[in-house]
Amino acid sequence: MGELSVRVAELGVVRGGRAIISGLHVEVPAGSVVGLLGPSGSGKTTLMRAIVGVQDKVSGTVEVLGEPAGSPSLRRRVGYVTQDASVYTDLTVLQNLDYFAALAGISARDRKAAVANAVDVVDLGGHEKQRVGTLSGGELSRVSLAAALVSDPELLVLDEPTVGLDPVLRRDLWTMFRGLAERGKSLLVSSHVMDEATQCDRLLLMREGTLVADITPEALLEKTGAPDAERAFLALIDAENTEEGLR
Ligand SMILES: Nc1ncnc2c1ncn2[C@@H]1O[C@H](COP(=O)(O)OP(=O)(O)OP(=O)(O)O)[C@@H](O)[C@H]1O
Repeated sequence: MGELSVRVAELGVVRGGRAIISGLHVEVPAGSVVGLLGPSGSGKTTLMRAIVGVQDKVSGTVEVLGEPAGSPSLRRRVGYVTQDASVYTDLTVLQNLDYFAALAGISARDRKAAVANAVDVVDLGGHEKQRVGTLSGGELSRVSLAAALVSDPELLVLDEPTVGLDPVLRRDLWTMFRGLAERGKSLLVSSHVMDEATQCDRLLLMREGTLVADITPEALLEKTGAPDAERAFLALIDAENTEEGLR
C-alpha cells in the first residue's frame, strides 16, 4: 500500500444521542480520487466532517496527512467544500477569495497569485469583479471550490460538489478533479450521481454508518455483473439488505 492521505480506524460518531457511524475503517490513498457513495442519511457528510476535524463526539482514529484530524497544522493543507455555498454573496469573487486566502494564513504578498491560480483552476476568469450574489448556480459552486483551493491544499474533501450542475459543468469539474489528482492532490468526493463513480480511482460505499465496500469502479461492475454503476450500486445495497434480513 502506498502513502495514505486519510486513515480512519474504528471510527464512531454520535449525533443527537444516536450512533451515526460505528466501527468504520476508511483509507484514501495519496494522489487519488476517492468517491464516497451511499444512500441519503448513510453518514457521508458525518464522515467528511470527522475527516476535516469539525465533528464532535468522535471516537477512534482519524489521521489526515499523517496528523490527527483537526490539527492546526492541517488548516492550509486540507480544503473542505460543504453542500451549502459558504461564500459571501455581497462580495465579489476576488474579494471572497482574498478573504479565504487571508483566513488560510497566506501572506498579503502571496495572496494575489494564490487567488489568480484558484480562479484559473475553476475557470472563473472574467468574473473576478462580479458580486457573487449575481453569479449563476454553477459559477457560485465554483467560487466555493476556489475558496477551498486557494491555499493549494493537499487533500480536498468535497461534499456533493456537482449537485444541481448541468452535464457539461459536471464533466468539466470531474476533468478538473482528475487534473488535481494527477498533480498529486488527494480528493474525497461524495456524490449521488452514479455515472460520476466511474471517474474515481476507488469507491467507498456506505450504508447506515458502516462501509459496505471499498472497491474500484471496474471491480464493482465485475462483482455485481451490472451494466452500469447505478445498477451495480443498487445490486450491492440489495445484497446487503438480503444478508441483513438473513442475520
Ligand atoms: N445534528 C444532528 N443531530 C442528529 N442527527 C443528525 C445530525 N446531523 C445528522 N444527523 C443524522 O445522521 C445521519 C447521517 O447524516 P449525514 O448527513 O452524514 O448523511 P449523508 O449520507 O451525508 O446524507 P445525504 O446524502 O442526504 O447528504 C442521518 O440519519 C441524519 O439524520
